[in-house]
Amino acid sequence: MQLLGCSQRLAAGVQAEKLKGTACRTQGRAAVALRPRAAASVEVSGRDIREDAHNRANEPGSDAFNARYVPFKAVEDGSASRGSEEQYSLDEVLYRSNDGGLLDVHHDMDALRHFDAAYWKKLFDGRNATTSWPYGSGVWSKKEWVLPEISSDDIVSMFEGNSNLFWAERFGHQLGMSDLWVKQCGNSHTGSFKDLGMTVLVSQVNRLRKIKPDSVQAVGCASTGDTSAALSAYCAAAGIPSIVFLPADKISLAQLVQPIANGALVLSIDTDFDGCMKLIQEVTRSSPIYLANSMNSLRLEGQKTAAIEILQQFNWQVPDWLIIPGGNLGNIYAFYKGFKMCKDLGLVDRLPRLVCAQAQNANPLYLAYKNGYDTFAPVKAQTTFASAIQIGDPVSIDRAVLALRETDGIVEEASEEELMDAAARADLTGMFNCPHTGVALAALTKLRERGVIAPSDRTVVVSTAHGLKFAQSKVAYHSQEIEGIGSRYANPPVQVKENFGSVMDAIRTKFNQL
Ligand SMILES: Cc1ncc(COP(=O)(O)O)c(C=O)c1O
Ligand SMILES: N[C@@H](CCOP(=O)(O)O)C(=O)O
Repeated sequence: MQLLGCSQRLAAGVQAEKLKGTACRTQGRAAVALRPRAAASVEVSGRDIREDAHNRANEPGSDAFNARYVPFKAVEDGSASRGSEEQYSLDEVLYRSNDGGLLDVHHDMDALRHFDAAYWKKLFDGRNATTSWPYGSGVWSKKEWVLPEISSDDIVSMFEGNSNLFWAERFGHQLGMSDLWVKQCGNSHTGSFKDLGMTVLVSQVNRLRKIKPDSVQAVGCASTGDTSAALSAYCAAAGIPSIVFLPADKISLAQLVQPIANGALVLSIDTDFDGCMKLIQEVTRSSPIYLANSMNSLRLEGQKTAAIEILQQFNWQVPDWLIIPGGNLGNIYAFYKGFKMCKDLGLVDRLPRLVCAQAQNANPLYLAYKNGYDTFAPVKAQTTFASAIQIGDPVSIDRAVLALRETDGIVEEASEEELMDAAARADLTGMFNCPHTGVALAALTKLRERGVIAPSDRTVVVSTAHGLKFAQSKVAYHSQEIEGIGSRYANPPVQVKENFGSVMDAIRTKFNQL
């Protein structure tokens, strides 16, 4: 069978020749030559930004930028900013502090403060969505605030970030709101916000494998489907082996095929996410397999850039509210950290109030919030359509509580019916939401109904994954085949016979004025 027409074959042939030529020309060159050619460099105050940063870094009183691991506890009690006694280089392989608590990446804020807010805004804005390596990435455009010491040559990036922030005008009006926005973190390379953190973690692994060749032989994670997709894609891009621990039969088909396609070792384990999380911690403690979950604080350095990006997109105006679905609870802390850095460095003057939205079937943070965070008890997470947040024992509980306390935050929950209805209702205004975004939209609806969020409050809902990853549950909703759920907003397809009358009948039934 002839698949290509003559002109197409000609074009394909020319293209193949061009590629062959490129391959020959690049043979034998240093690896760095294979990086994309940088576009014209961005200028700040009429000077090249590299030169500008270099000159400023060498001005009297300034220090080189650097970041260290410190115990998270030192962030909680404020001692990190005074210089924590316990601190480690980011080139060490470790995930917990001496006392077994979480770690945090602490930046040398005095060095960053050497540059004023106007400088940082102009630098970040100037790099926005360019093609210069690696600054065209929404994450690496903030490199000095992320991993300041990594060489650009070690960075593994797919120019992630720079995701759309759009005005949800029609859905907002339905809720009596004039300033509702959706940040599309799921419109990304692997279809979720995890790309933001994974580019940072895999870049650091790439560096470690060069400077300490035996330290990391593979990278592994436990996952409900999105971390695994991002890990396997970034590892494949860098030629690093990856291993993913998935709870058997608890993730969507689209999520399952992602690590398979990217060549990861996919382990389907007969447990839930919390069980997988325990296992991966055990494995990474006792082998040169590096842990890629958000327990590893490197991940949050990338994820925090979404908060900075939102401020940038609003021309450095702070929204009143930010609503985000929570599972393992790294992301809410990452957003807090991004906003907080902007405030501490004078780019903005306040923080938004954060809302963490949980599925009622996996709601340990909500239960803790209800008792004033006096006690926290893990739960056995039940099945939820928001399968990526079916997590009962979140690793970052302490980080989330800090973020919520510091922002006068709220935790809300959504039942299965509420989350599916909210996603479907918003879809009818042009979105295509995943169930986790449905949880956030349901929380928004409740907070509006109770008058907590006011009509003119600027509110951002973080959409965390692409709806296409969850087509199965959306089809089930619209087919009205989910037991116990009314599918109020279902729009099932109509079967019609192949004749004019039947087609017109179907159209008239739907739009009775025609
Ligand atoms: C699509 C999606 N939304 C939300 C979350 C929650 O993020 P976090 O675990 O950082 O709370 C996850 C992962 O847990 C996710 O995959
Ligand atoms: N939803 C996550 C759960 C694990 O979260 P992590 O951010 O700690 O890696 C997933 O997709 O695996």
